[in-house]
Amino acid sequence: MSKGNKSRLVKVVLLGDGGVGKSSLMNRFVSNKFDAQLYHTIGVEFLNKEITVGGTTFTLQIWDTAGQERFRSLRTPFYRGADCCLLTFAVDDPNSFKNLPMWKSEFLHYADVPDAEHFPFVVLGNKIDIANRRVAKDEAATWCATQDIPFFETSAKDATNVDMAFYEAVRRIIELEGYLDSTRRLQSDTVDLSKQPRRGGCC
Ligand SMILES: Nc1nc2c(ncn2[C@@H]2O[C@H](COP(=O)(O)OP(=O)(O)OP(=O)(O)O)[C@@H](O)[C@H]2O)c(=O)[nH]1
Repeated sequence: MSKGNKSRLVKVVLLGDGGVGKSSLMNRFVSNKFDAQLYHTIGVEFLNKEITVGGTTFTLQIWDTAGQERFRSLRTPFYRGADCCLLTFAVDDPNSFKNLPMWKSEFLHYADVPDAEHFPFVVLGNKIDIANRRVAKDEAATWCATQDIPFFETSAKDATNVDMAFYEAVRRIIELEGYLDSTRRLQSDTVDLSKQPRRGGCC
């Protein structure tokens, strides 16, 4: 995360199977628009949006990646430097849900983050406006709980929970920063007893 005078730039990467609605979620969040006839993304695209969380202004740089397998080598170089990753599936597509662990691993492998255990992810179960959903909310929520990842059911089509999910991404980034700060403070406060001058004893 880079710190500027006016706003802080944070990089958010959207991952998930082809067709789950990543581009649509980004367009809904950034431009408040929905297109029912979107083409598959080729490679990656990004858009910026400024938001304020906890009195701080953030510029979210949202990277929308191509979910289709054949674009893997085009998307993975863009994972580096990410501050948060949004793992996306569609509630009418069980395979896209089953693939979440694969997406998480792929991200961690190529992003090369310093602390994989605490890296902020958010899961989005998209297309909840569709009547015949095939992934139960409980099932997805349970997996997310085991991973300690916040979960939102969204619809890019009717805008349900889309803002909430992106704001949560920023909150998770802030949380991680606080955790890392306190860990660093703890480490610098730790006294190395082996290097302390000896006290007492005989002259
Ligand atoms: N009903 C419904 N359709 C959606 C929703 N979000 C996206 N779609 C539709 O699903 C299709 C795929 O959406 P995209 O946003 O292109 O999906 P993507 O994940 O970016 O796909 P790739 O670029 O192939 O990775 C499009 O026809 C969208 O209009 C949603 O919330 N509800």
